[in-house]
Amino acid sequence: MMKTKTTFQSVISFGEYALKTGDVCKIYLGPMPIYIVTDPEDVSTVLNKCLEKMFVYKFIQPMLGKMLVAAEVPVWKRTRRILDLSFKQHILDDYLELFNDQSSRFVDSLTEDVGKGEVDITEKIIKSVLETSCRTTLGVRLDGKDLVNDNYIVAVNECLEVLTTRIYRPWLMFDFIFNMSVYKKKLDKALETIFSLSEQMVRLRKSEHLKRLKKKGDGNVEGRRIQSVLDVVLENTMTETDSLYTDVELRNIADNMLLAAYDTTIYEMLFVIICIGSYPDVQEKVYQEIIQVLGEDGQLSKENLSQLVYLEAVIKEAIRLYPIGPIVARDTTSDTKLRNVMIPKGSSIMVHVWSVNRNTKYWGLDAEEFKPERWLSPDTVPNHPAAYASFSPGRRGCIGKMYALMYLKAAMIPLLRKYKLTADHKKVELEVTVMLKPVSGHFVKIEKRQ
Ligand code: HEM
Repeated sequence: MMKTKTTFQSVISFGEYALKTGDVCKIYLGPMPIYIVTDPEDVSTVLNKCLEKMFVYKFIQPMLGKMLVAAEVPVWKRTRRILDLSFKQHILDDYLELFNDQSSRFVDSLTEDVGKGEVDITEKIIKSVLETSCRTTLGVRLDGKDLVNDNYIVAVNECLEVLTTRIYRPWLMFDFIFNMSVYKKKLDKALETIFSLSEQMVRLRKSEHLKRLKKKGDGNVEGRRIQSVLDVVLENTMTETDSLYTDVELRNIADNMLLAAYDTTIYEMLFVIICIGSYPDVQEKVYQEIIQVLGEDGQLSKENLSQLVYLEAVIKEAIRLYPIGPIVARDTTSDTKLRNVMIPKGSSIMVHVWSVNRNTKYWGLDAEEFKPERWLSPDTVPNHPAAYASFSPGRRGCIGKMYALMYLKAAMIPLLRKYKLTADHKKVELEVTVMLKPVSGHFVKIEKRQ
């Protein structure tokens, strides 16, 4: 097992305790009781019936607004219906070329790290994933603009840290105390940086959308192009004279999409790399599969996507053991009957994703082990769909699951074809700042494959 940091350990211990008792358990956040759920049957009930997010999500509203991740149910339903249009398979298929291209460029960027011993590749992953996410979610090319060094990433991390601080220091949950604290100043400064990017991007997409509408009105037929999430939203909500959303709402949607796409993919990519580097036999099997399906230089396409069965198993297994959202949380708006207990209206429930994914009743006694082979037969994966909770298996679950799996496959192909990776998952420390992240990305050795 990877080494862990203190906050992480305390978060994980609730789930471990619930797993031991075999049922729902109750903890207290200050004076507030919170129910912890780890059985897939209960997970399914909670994530499909309790759609209202737990009250702590409101602390992210200054950054993400009230449109999607931290929205109340009626607004979320409307936004989600529109966003679902952006994740249709044909739109995702159009991203493949971009994913392949970005992945090759990522591999090229590693040249200077080859044969240098243990290196930290996090920053290079961040750059590559962020560039891709800006293109696919906002339709914007960064064209050399370096968001990593432009403090954008730092600003996002500061917002997430302030959110975590408010959860761990219950007195800061009260707005009147928080507003007087240094955290409020820190948050406001970070928000300025974040909004300046998304406002600029929304302005650009809107003006291009209006130009396209005008051209269409003039009878000019447009050629095929990659459609970003924001493009699809604009297409379905904005005419030359009318718009369903205000600029601030569009900015909120852009901020939700960008954060949900890049901050998850970056770290899951790092976890996949660490897992592959820690198990040489697994790495060799993935390499052989890539060569068998794609040869020495073939690229991922919608035709061969489903043939990389072992690579997909490796990615899913890494995401099972290291779910970027180790907890998702809901509030009940009516009494909610779980298998053995009635949760009263007005309660908070945490689905302990980390522990659901390690529930030995469903995953077997080797649940803690990294074993991609388990995904290769229906007999060795749980038959309950909510036993794999990394993407939040319910109505407010991840809209980008297929996107993420495609991207991670595309990223691993040129990387493993060119290089041999060595890592040690036991050396990696984890932390939870809302999301589960490695404290550092060191410990990856890159060598040229002979
Ligand atoms: C391996 C990578 C990913 C993992 C493990 C993951 C996991 C999750 C989880 C657990 C949630 C639920 C959060 C909650 O209930 O609080 C979620 C929501 C969401 N994810 Fe992902 N995600 C990943 C990648 C992506 C990508 C690449 C995109 C977009 C391109 C994306 C877009 C979203 C959106 C928009 C939501 C909010 C959905 C809603 O509120 O209806 N995710 N994701």
